[in-house]
Amino acid sequence: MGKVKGKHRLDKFYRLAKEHGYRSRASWKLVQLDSKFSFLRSSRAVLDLCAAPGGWMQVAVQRVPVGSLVLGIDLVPIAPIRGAVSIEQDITKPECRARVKKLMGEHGVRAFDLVLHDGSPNVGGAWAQEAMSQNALVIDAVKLATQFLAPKGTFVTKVFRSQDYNSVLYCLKQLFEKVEVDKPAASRSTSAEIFVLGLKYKAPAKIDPRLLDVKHLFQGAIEPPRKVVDVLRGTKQKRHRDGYEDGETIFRKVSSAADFIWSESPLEILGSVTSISFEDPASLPIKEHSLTTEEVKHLCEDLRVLGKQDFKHLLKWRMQLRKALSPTKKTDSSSPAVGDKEDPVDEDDKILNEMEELTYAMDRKKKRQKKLLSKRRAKDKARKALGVQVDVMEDGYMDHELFSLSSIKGKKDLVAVDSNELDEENVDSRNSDDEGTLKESEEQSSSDADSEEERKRYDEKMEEFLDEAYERFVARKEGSTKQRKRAKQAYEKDQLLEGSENEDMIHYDDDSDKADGDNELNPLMVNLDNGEVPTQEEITNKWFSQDIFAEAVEGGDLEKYDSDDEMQIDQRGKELPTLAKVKAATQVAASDTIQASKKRDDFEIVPAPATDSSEESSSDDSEDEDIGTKAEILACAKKMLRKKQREQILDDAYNKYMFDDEGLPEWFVDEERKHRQPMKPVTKEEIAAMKAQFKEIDARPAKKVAEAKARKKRAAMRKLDKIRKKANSISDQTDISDRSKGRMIDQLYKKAAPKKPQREYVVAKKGVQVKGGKGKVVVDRRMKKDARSRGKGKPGKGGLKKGKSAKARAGKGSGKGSGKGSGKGKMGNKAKGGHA
Ligand SMILES: C[S@@+](CC[C@H](N)C(=O)[O-])C[C@H]1O[C@@H](n2cnc3c(N)ncnc32)[C@H](O)[C@@H]1O
Repeated sequence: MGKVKGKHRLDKFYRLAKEHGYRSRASWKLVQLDSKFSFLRSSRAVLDLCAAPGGWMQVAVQRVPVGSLVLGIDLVPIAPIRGAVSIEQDITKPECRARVKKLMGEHGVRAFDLVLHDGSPNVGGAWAQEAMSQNALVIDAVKLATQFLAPKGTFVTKVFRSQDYNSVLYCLKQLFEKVEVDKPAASRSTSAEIFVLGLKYKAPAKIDPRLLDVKHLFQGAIEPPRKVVDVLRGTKQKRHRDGYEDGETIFRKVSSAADFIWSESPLEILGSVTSISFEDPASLPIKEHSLTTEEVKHLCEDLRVLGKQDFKHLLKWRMQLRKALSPTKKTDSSSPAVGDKEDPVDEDDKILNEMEELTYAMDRKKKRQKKLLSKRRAKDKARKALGVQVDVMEDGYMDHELFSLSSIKGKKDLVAVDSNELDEENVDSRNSDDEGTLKESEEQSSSDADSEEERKRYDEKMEEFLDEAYERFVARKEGSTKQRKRAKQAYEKDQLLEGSENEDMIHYDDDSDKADGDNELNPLMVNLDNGEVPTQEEITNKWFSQDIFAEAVEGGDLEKYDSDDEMQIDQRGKELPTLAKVKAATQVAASDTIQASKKRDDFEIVPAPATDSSEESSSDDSEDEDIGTKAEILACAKKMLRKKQREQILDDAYNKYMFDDEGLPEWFVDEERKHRQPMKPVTKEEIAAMKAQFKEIDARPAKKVAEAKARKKRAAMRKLDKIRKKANSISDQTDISDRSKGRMIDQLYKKAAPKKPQREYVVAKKGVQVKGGKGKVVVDRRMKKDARSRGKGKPGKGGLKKGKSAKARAGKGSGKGSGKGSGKGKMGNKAKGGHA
């Protein structure tokens, strides 16, 4: 790398290049271009024009397939690079072409898949002159490319954004199927360079020589009518890092600085010219003015690549200059622009202020929305990582009112819901909180993508919530013993407090009515009580008038219930609820209905989310029960894994309880039930141990699991990286053939691949429990013998197999003589070999 001074030393890419051992910071430009367009990995022959000191060659060697040719050419010598060839040549000269051809023959290359060009002519002088010779050099590179590039090949070149830029583009578009323009991040924004890629070379049989003739190509054509671009308010004005847009012409249109400063329509000038010049005499005082900084001059050079901020900067500069120069200008009669208007400076101020306000408000709004969204995402992520279920009721994801029919007070609301008015109102009210300098429609469109995503998420949450709510509803409908008990307690309590509560309820109703202030009834709600509270008897009768009871009575089911007995026991010793109890339960249910009808004028069919602690405790209880049963089953199953215990359990299962005897005397059944319960095959301790195991599993935080997984992944990546490096170093070696390189790399990757668990075959022995385990396969003796006899029956097989079966026979013999155990053990091993 040459000498680097001043601020360039602090440059990120300069430092990165040093760190990675690249010879120039330009290497990063190729790295970034290749990352975007991936042209190196498929190139088996690369020609790098103007390659010194060799940064691009280094990158190419790293990224092309092993054994590819990378040939670098430059006016100055290039220090040798492993895996690349370099020559000293002028790419504009015909000798260069001959040298390249010769080298291609030596390396057995018929054409290059990729031609790179990062040339900068070593000419000093005016910028325009430099830009022109740069682009002329590009055309020389294109010429070479047309001679050496394979069909469908790629050409990458550096171009200066100047008046010839579009001519270069035009030329490349004739030769390539697709032309892409890019300015990689490593290319300084202050630099006029830009990179153009010609993709899929058309390889035409004949090329019009004028296309590659610089004089002809750069001489220009007829200027088409220019359109005025609204640089501030029209379409989004971005910095054109990709160069001029399609359809923009190469022609320059220059306005004098004086015209721009004193014009009544500065925006029109900015939108219609390509540069502002200071060369004419009227502009000289402007050029020399202290307000005209180097930056301003630089901006004025090429307006087509400026962004909104740059235009704002120019407008500010114009305004300040007008202020500074206006007394002199006013006296100047040759300027028609100033005197006409009463206060043009004020007018500009207004435009600028308005513009500023607009931009700030827009930025603020965008930032706020982004922040909100990222906050929500972070929260979701954290919850997911901790394994906590996302509570849709939080964070405003869920509006409680949304599912409440009572929020619809009247027909008006219903109509509003129907026509989505409610939604719009919500949006409007939310929007009205935000600063209102911008029109809502504009904001809406800018954040469309975000809101779309949000809506999707909202829908998903809603779905989840509805599923949960439905499950809760089903659980509640089915009811548990505990719930019934609670209902009974509530009923008893209610009986006691009936009188006083009734009064309270009436007050409550009054209040709510007042609060609503709307006597119109919700059209979705039907008042079932007609203003009258039904009596207990009425409700009981209503309940028993349901079809299901009629059927039961018809089928004689209700005869089972004896009103005199406190408790009935069925033939299997199970408790039967008495009719009195059924009625009591029904009354409890009925009292619940009364409660509901008392508490409200109307009732909602939509179940309210379970939030009270009693309900939570009930779900906890049922969960406990579940865990208890699960623990018992698993403890039992664990025991059954052992043969002896399994047989014991199975034997124990044949007992008197399995016969379901009929006609036993009542006292006997009662005694049996009280004093003779079937014994469980597992002890309390075993169940407790299983429960403890569950708890331990539950306590394991999801985060830890995720961390462990990430650790594993990181380790695998590190391993892969190491192998990749090793493979690279193998491929860099010049003294090994490509084939053996390939084999070595293959072996490297094979070694690194996760190993399959090895199988071990174990012979099952009669009456002896064989310990299975990870990777162990239990085979039976018959199978082993069959395998061995199959081996015997094939005499032509390899000696190794023969030897093995002989050994197996020997093992059997010795087993007979010297002890059963050892003989069998050996056989087991042989079977393993034979099987494998
Ligand atoms: C910016 S440097 C190239 C840097 C290179 N891509 C790298 O990554 O190291 C431009 C090179 O173009 C070379 N050059 C300029 N005109 C040339 C020509 N006519 N023939 C060959 N090389 C030329 C210069 O000698 C200079 O080394």
